[in-house]
Amino acid sequence: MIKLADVSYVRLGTRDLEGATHFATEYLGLDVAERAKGSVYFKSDEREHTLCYFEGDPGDQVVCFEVEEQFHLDEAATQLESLGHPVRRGTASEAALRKVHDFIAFRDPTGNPIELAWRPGYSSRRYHGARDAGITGFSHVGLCSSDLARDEAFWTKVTNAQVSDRIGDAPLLRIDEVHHTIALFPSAKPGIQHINHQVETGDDIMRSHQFLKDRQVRMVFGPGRHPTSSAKFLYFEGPDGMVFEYSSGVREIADELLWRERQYVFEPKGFCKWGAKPNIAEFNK
Ligand SMILES: CC(C)c1ccc(C(=O)O)c(O)c1O
Ligand SMILES: [Fe+2]
Repeated sequence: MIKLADVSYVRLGTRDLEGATHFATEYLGLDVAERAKGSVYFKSDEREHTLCYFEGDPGDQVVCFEVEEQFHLDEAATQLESLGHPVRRGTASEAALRKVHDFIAFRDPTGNPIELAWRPGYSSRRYHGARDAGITGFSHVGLCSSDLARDEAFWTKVTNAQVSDRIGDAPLLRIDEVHHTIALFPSAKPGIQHINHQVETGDDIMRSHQFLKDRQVRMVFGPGRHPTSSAKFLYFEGPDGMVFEYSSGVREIADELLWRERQYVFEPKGFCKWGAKPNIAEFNK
């Protein structure tokens, strides 16, 4: 079993690095950690970086999870290969580009590019966003799934992920006490469906709603409140159609033995207890 310790970073290709950088700093509220040739790294918490935009195909979207020990990478590679997922070991220069000591890369059953990294860099420099969005850190990803049951089985049998709740057949998966770190989302094609940053308060959500709306950023869902994690939320569209979520007040599952996963409907009321309606393509099929 592969023990995922945390979600580490996402890497997103873009044809407009300057535009993506402007959005990430001035709108989303991230902090430029480093500008390199063809890529920009962003901080959202105590880590060296949690998002990297690089010049490339916007369809190139990678999510990385941290593992605790280097030998976990070898064990994971053996297990994944035996299950028919080809694994590639990162080179030293690729690891340096990701600011990690070592990593492997593979695809999940839907075809989402996944990396597992050992010793991602932490920074002595405090995160402070260019815009005060109240961000406390990068927290979870929504991952597209072309077969929810198959992908739930993959994440829960091959890794330590466990189902916290389900919306329809879409599971919210936790790898630690945080309600979820991976949200599987039904979709015909692979990709990252959304990228979540936690913000300090509900006021931060409402302030950002006004700020982004005033600047014609496309709102996708909310402000609202998830019945599942009980977090207040706002989803909006960033560069290349990527959806970003702010949420505040995500539930923690302190005592796993007392937790039983709950079933919600795959309808707006299963996603929001305030009555907000999502403007997300997959909902309207
Ligand atoms: C996959 C979606 C839209 C979703 C559903 C529920 C929560 C939550 O309970 O916090 C999310 O964060 C989501 O992104
Ligand atoms: Fe989310």
